[in-house]
Order: sequence, then structure tokens, then C-alpha cells
Amino acid sequence: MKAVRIATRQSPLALWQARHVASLLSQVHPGLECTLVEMTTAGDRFLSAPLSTVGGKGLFVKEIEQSLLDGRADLAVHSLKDMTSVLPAGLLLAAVPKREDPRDAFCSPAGLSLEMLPKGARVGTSSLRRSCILRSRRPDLEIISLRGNVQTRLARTREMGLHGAVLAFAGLKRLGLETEITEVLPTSVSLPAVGQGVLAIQCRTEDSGVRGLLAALEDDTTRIAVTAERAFMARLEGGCTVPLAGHATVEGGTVLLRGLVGRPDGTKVVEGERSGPVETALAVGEALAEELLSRGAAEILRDFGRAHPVPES
Ligand SMILES: NCc1[nH]cc(CCC(=O)O)c1CC(=O)O
Repeated sequence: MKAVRIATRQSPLALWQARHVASLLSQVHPGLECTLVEMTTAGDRFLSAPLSTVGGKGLFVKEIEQSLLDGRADLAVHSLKDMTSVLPAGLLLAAVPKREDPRDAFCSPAGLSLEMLPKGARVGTSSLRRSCILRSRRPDLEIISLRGNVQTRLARTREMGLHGAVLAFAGLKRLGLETEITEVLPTSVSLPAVGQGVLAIQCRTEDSGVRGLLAALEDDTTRIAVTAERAFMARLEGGCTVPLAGHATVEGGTVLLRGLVGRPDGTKVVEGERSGPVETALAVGEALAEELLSRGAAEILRDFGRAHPVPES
């Protein structure tokens, strides 16, 4: 193959990620020509529209996936965090490059850390997971809905005079906005979303030419971690309607997965961890999901599942 068309959203972060993959591909396949096919998704339109009942994960990926199925593009770059656990027939998660820092970051215009926040402080996020985790630790905090791309959210945080906002470290770093971070939140404080910090490169299952090119970008450790995380999410489906966190690390042939399901207001959180040989990553994810379901997550899903169709971020 001499050329590939890469489908991407048009947000600054999505464009950075698509260009990054283009640059990785040209490094490992000198002479390969990469062009971007820029698209607007329902998720992008939704960001500027009033909150409606449209919703869920997949909002940012559906049109892009369709462009692959239609043959308008050869591969697509997504944030894995934005992808549903089931991919459309005919498409494949062909490669996951090495993960960027998966942690959440607190950005406070006043330079405050989470600990320093005064009682009743106003913190921006539109993620159910982040709201739940923040409220479970600090029930006094007022969570302010914050939508839009990374730069918009930072600007709104200042304009609205919020004490701070929680965003993904990976997105801030890719955009050169680390200087906005006042505190990187340890995973023990804010357990990341499934797939956070990971780029997902997707192509048609039957396209062996593109699959061959993408194989060089695959990172085995990242694949093991996301296999466990996504198996956990798949069993609990509704990662977009119920606060859900899942984060796996790999060390010396063992994968360790930590997971959390909670009520949106943080009044209940069910958490746990499981580990096993890396070959059993899928089973580790499923087993942790079963355990959390039996310890109270089933009730949370029953009470809140699909009732609050807000995209996770
Ligand atoms: N939901 C939007 C989104 N999807 C992926 C990232 C960050 C990059 C990543 O996790 O790889 C973000 C921004 C954020 O949550 O602050």
C-alpha cells in the first residue's frame, strides 16, 4: 500500500491524535502517504446543542465508523474511552499504541488542589464517573456541568469562576496544556475511565493491507490492559449511563484490574480489584464485573442504568 486515508473528528484533540498516528505510520513505513478525512459527528453537534435525550458512548464514533464501512476512509483514530464495548460488524480494533498517562487532572485557575477546596466549592465536569468520585470523597462539592472540547472546558471554568475542573491528563498533555494542571490525581483518588489515555486505531476486518500496516503500532502491554478493562465494561454495559471506572496495569506477566461502579451522586460506590496471568485478561475483567454486580452494582444499574443518557467523558 502506498497511501491511507485516516478518518478523524475535527476537534483539536482528535486532529492531534490522527496526525500523531499518521506520523507514527510514516516513521515505520517510510514513503507511505497519509491523508486525513475530517468529519463532524453527532457528538460534536450535540456539544453545542442543548442537552437532549440523544446520548451515550458511540456518539463520537458512529459516523466515523460508517466512513470506514462505506470505503471513504481506510482507518480511523479514536479515543478508546469514547468507544462502546461492541464494535460494528466488519470493523476491528486493529491496533492500540502505547498508552499515554491514564490519570485525571485537576485544573484550578486559582491554583487549588482538591484537598484545598473550600466547603461547597464548584467543580466542573460532565462525566458521571468524575462527579460520582468527587462527590463520594467530598459530598459538599457542587458539580457544574461542563461540556465541549478541552479548550472550551478550560475557558468555561475561568468564565464561570469555578474553583476547578477535572479533565484527562492525556488530552491536556497532547494539546500542550499541562501548565493548566494544578494536581494530577492518583488512580487511587480518581480511578480512570476504561480506555483513558489509549488511542484506538480501527479498520475494516477484511482489509489485510491496512491491518498489516497497523500491526507495527500495536503495544502488547496496552492491549492486555484494555482487554481486561473493556471486558469489565462489557459485562456492566452502560458505561455511559452509570458512573463506571476501570483501570488495569500490567507487571511481570500479571494484569491487575481495579474497577468501580457508583451512584451518580456518589452516595454509593462499589469497588474492587482482581488480578491474573496476562493471558487471562478477559476473564479477569469479567470476574471483577460479576463480583461488583453481586456486591451492589446490580442494584445501581437497575436504578440508574439508561435513565441518564449523558455521554461519558
Ligand atoms: N470524552 C472526551 C475525551 N475522550 C478522550 C479524552 C482524553 C484523551 C484520552 O483519554 O485518551 C477526552 C477529554 C477528557 O476526558 O478530558
